[in-house]
Amino acid sequence: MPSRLSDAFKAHPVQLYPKHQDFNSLQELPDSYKWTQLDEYPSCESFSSESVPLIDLTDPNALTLVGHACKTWGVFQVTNHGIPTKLLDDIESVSRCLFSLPQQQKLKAARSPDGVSGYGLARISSFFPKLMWSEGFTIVGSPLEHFRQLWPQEYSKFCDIIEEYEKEMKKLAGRLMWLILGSLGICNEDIKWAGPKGEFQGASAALQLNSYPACPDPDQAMGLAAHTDSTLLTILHQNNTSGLQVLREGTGWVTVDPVQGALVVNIGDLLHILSNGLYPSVLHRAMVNRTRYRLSMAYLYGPPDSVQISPLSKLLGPSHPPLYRPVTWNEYLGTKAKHFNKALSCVRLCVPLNGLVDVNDHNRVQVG
Ligand SMILES: C=C1C[C@]23C[C@@]1(O)CC[C@H]2[C@@]12CCC[C@@](C)(C(=O)O1)[C@H]2[C@@H]3C(=O)O
Ligand SMILES: O=C(O)CCC(=O)C(=O)O
Ligand SMILES: [Fe+2]
Repeated sequence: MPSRLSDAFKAHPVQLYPKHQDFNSLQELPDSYKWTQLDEYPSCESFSSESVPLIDLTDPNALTLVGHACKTWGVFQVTNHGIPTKLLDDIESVSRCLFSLPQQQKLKAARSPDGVSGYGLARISSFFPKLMWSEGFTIVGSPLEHFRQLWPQEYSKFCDIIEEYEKEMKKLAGRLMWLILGSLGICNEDIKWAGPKGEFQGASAALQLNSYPACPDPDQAMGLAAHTDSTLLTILHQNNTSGLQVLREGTGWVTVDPVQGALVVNIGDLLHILSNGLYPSVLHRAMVNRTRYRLSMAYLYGPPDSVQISPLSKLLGPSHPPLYRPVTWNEYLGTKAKHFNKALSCVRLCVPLNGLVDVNDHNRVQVG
């Protein structure tokens, strides 16, 4: 069993590089990028009353608001999060510089078929017959080796920004974890792997930079196909162009409009497991735009490599049996690499319907 995040895909190699030279040179959408059945669920207009909760983290009521957003949406936006505006601007500039490099330069930092870090198409591309209108760059730990290939002279200033961003995001992710766990009635003593100061020092993370060029036929194209993240939580910074959509039961796809300075936080599959299904890991996707270039930077946050995630014992009882078996992040990533959106059901336990289970407990999220 691989033990480090960077080894998670050793058993599931896939060759995933963009096959064309340059998105901008394409005046028409090639057939290989034309998705059918894009309107399986309706898309909800931005002016609809249904919008993802926006939470001010300095609000004295933040814990309750976060808990409600997690339970009802699995996603929310946060303001007053403490990440300096300059750092958000800087990470956006690094991404812009990276993706605007010539294709042959970017390929010098290509992700290897069994690797996690580097340039390429999103790993989930291998599950779809059509190509996605996007490029990605994944960073786990230091980007030094790859950035040296991309910018032989000026790599260090780009590395410094990534390091600073990772450091700040780690702090924010720890803070968000406690708000989310607190909303479930969980405290420091209940999570041993949070460490003595509850700072989640050993947490693992990946930084995913996504680039969505303007597209000649956005109604038939897909930026990033619908998926849930395999994380505990994900913190997303999007530039001022909309594209992220979340699936809301009974409503359809709801666009998460960018709010200046706000960050999007979504629950991932591992927090869904930890909460024993109370908090849903939201299905989301990225759409593309006819005239505007979109960028997003996702901080994918998970537990330390050696930790097994299982439903928190405080949330269990005779009428609430554990719904999932224990898994490490790497093991779960391997399952995702093999089974994609069926990964959660692969680690779900069969709960006997013997009267111990409260089948009328409508607060539980139905999954699988
Ligand atoms: C830690 C990770 C989560 C991720 C796979 C990865 O190794 C790094 C990239 C992540 C990402 C970003 C885009 C969507 C996604 C499904 C994908 O293909 O790569 C996620 C993966 C995930 O959350 O499962
Ligand atoms: O670009 C976006 O808005 C979504 C990105 C995303 O879902 C991811 O990187 O996991
Ligand atoms: Fe995602």
